[in-house]
Amino acid sequence: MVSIEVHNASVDFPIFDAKTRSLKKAVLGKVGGKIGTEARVPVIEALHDITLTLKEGDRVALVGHNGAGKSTLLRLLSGIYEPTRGTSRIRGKIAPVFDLAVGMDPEISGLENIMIRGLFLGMSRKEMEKRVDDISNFTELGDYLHLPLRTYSTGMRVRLALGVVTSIDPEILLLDEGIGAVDAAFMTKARDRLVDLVRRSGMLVFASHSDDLLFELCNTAIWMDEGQVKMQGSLREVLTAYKGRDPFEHMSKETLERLGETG
Ligand SMILES: Nc1ncnc2c1ncn2[C@@H]1O[C@H](COP(=O)(O)OP(=O)(O)OP(=O)(O)O)[C@@H](O)[C@H]1O
Repeated sequence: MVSIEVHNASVDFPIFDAKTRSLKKAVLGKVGGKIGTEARVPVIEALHDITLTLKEGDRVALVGHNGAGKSTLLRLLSGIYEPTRGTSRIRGKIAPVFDLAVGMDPEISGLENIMIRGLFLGMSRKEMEKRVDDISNFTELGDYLHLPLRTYSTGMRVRLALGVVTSIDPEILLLDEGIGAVDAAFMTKARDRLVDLVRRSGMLVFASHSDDLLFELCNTAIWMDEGQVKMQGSLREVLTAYKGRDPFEHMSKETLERLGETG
């Protein structure tokens, strides 16, 4: 059974090379975590006292301003960061998709990168061998797949990475933005695969500023603000509070039904 339990967890980043005095003087803007200057070393409190229980079937959107703590929370949920205080317990195999470029080697071919990236995301070599043709077709990169990755444009790299990511079978899928850097036509194609991927995965937590993708993939949401959970509830409730208007308001009845919203 897949689950994540986080109890009173905080994550601090000590900044060893910062000048405490100038930080004290700094006027903090609306974005970013809290900077504590009481200790000898200034500390950015990226997450503060988070308590969360996520279970099988949850499809959670993480929203919040820049620097609110979304990426840090995803890294805590993945086990990459240990809480500085509090606890987090993860049950299930995690597929962290934070940066599409991670696990890619510029010097080897696209095809070889498909294998490497799949292994990195927890698949076996055999499983990847079965999927490689399907992924190659999806990317529409043709002969480019035999050339080193360094010869690819940014969008071509994203196509390759998205092809691999959407072919895996994760228990817990943690997605962090960055998947919007492809042209619109390709995104439409990728969207169907993303929806399928999320359907196959036991749990999804997705940090994004793109409403469209959140509508498509998530049903509940967490609003992060200054490292804390400001609100947790249905996607519609939370997005309405966060944006100050109901983003589902002007959608057609058909769209609302497709998205599982009753209107
Ligand atoms: N490795 C790090 N070292 C120091 N501070 C960090 C580090 N990672 C994150 N922070 C700080 O923690 C806070 C939360 O950052 P985080 O990246 O989690 O925000 P976010 O909500 O994902 O933002 P965005 O929407 O801009 O991606 C910010 O104040 C940031 O400066």
